[in-house]
Amino acid sequence: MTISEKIFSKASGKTVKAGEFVLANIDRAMTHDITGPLAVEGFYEIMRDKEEKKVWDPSKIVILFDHQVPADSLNAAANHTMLRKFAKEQGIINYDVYEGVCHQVMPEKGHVKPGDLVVGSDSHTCAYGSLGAFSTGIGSTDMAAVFASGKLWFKVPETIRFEVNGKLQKNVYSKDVILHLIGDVGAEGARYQAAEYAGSTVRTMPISERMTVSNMAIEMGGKAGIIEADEVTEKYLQERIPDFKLDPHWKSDEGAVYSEVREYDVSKLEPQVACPHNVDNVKPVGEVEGTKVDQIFVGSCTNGRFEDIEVVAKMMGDEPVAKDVRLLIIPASRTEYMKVLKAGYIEQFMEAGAIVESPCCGPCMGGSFGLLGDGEVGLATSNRNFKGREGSPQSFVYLSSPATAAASALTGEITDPRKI
Ligand SMILES: CC(C)[C@H](C(=O)O)[C@@H](O)C(=O)O
Ligand code: SF4
Repeated sequence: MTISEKIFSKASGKTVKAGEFVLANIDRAMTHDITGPLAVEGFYEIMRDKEEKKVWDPSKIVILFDHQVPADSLNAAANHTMLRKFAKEQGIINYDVYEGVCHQVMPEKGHVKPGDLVVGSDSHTCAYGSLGAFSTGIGSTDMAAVFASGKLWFKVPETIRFEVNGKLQKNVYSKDVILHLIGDVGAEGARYQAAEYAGSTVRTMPISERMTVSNMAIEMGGKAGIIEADEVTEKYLQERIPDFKLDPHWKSDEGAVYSEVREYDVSKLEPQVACPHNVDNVKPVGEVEGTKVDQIFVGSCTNGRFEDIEVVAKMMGDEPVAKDVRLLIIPASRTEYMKVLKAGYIEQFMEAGAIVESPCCGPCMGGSFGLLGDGEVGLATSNRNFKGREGSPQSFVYLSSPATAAASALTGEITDPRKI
């Protein structure tokens, strides 16, 4: 069996294979300030004839505010107020505007573990596959059903296995690997499949880098992006979940059936850049070098962790941000922000002329601040570059690793970080 088949077998109480339909018990459900209000409305709609309008298990639901924080409009403020009230009435954990981006906060606070079936009303919920969970994005109305019943139906997905081997060159990171994979299979290459990432390159990645890889499974159409838990995962989780022990059951068996196994040698991989206006429009950095940029955004659930920001700080040293470039740095959570602060990097960035904001999604989805204007070019460490994603539909977004972003912040144009 694949790890996904094992997780759905546990969640449905019977042995199931890819292609079967199951009604599965949910281990954890996450919602946020954009999709939460509709889920709450849907929940009350489902419960309209019930006298007691209680969610199935408040201890298994997490509500976070991250997309529009602190409230940047009256509409956002109303959404926050409504969700705070719901969380309080139901006894649900509610991380408020200061805590950070959902996909960073969920694993960081110990809400996810290997073998879990996790749903979130956000497409990048696949990020928690980095800890060996089956974790996937669902819509608000599905979330309403989960609030009410704790169950949801699924088709057990087939699995496409990515075997990634080879030692990455200096200044080449997991972001370059996942961009390369997405460019190779295309935006629909893993549609409704669980992407399973394996091989020596993945095994040697710390959790922060694994999260980047799992996070972007959805950009190839994947239902999940799973990395089997190992000692690295165990160490990360032991710091967050009391008495956590690694269970060897949660991995794909030898002889498990895959829809496809794809092999990659990344030892010579160049830094990669996704070009406007699709995530699978991926080119080696050499092909876009010299493209002038107006704004560089380092952050998001994809690459807003301490390790990502540290790469930028170290690469920039005492150098200032290039003239006419806005460098926006947004740590993905309060915890990550504190690490950046204690390391002295915030002072360094402020001296360099960068802008450092408190944890949130920022301009990632174009729904809050830091937007691009007509004709402007943005380089971001986030995960999407669709037309208008970071502001004006007449702007252009490129995606890269934090190292490429840092090199480009120094020169004002897209730059190969291996040259810095
Ligand atoms: C707001 C939310 C529905 C959306 C998602 O599901 O991914 C957002 O987080 C994004 O990254 O585009
Ligand atoms: S940081 Fe970006 S990708 Fe992640 S949840 Fe927020 S808007 Fe979505």
